Amino acid sequence: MNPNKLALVVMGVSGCGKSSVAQVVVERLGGRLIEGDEFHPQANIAKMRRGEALTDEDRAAWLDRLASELSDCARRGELAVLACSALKRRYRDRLRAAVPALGLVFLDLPERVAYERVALRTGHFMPSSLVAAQFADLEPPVSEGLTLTVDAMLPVADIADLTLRWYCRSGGSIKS
Ligand SMILES: Nc1ncnc2c1ncn2[C@@H]1O[C@H](COP(=O)(O)OP(=O)(O)OP(=O)(O)O)[C@@H](O)[C@H]1O
Ligand SMILES: O=C(O)[C@H](O)[C@@H](O)[C@H](O)[C@H](O)CO
Repeated sequence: MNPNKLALVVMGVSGCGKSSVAQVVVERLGGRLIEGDEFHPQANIAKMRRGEALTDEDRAAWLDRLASELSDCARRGELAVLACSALKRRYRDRLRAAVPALGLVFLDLPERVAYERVALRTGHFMPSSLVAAQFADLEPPVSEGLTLTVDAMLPVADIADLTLRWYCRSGGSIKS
């Protein structure tokens, strides 16, 4: 395993751009894109679709699955870029426990804009009525190591640029 290869989590509330940013980061850095939403148990998806917010209990098995995906990548020496809300400190601690080093990219977005983005998005299970609950649960990653906070109103390409520069400074490496 390459111990200098950090795993990354692109985190924040629904609509902040996690999937969009993580995809561009993987295109530019290489590694494996892990789309957190694909690992939710069906019961969680059904619950969100009904407009009910997930609880700590609902998220526990999901976080275990994501932690296992991260550790599989780390074992293979492969960079993992995970798009995951990771709203609370204890959720991030669960993910951190799975790998030797985990960088957090926190996409910081005002609630009004998150609401608008989710309301405008089509073909997704997440209703805009749940955005307020996302902000109620959000514990921004202050005083946590290896964290980059980015203004999520910037264009996706600019957020990816900032992420790549920070990743290199933090000991990662760009694919050749
Ligand atoms: N930086 C950005 N500027 C403008 N629009 C953006 C930006 N990032 C994402 N969007 C748009 O906002 C919507 C939500 O983006 P995306 O699905 O990437 O967010 P997400 O955080 O992964 O959301 P969720 O957690 O609900 O899946 C999409 O319509 C996307 O095109
Ligand atoms: O922790 C959570 O409440 C969930 O992960 C949500 O964030 C959704 O999965 C996502 O935002 C919708 O795509």
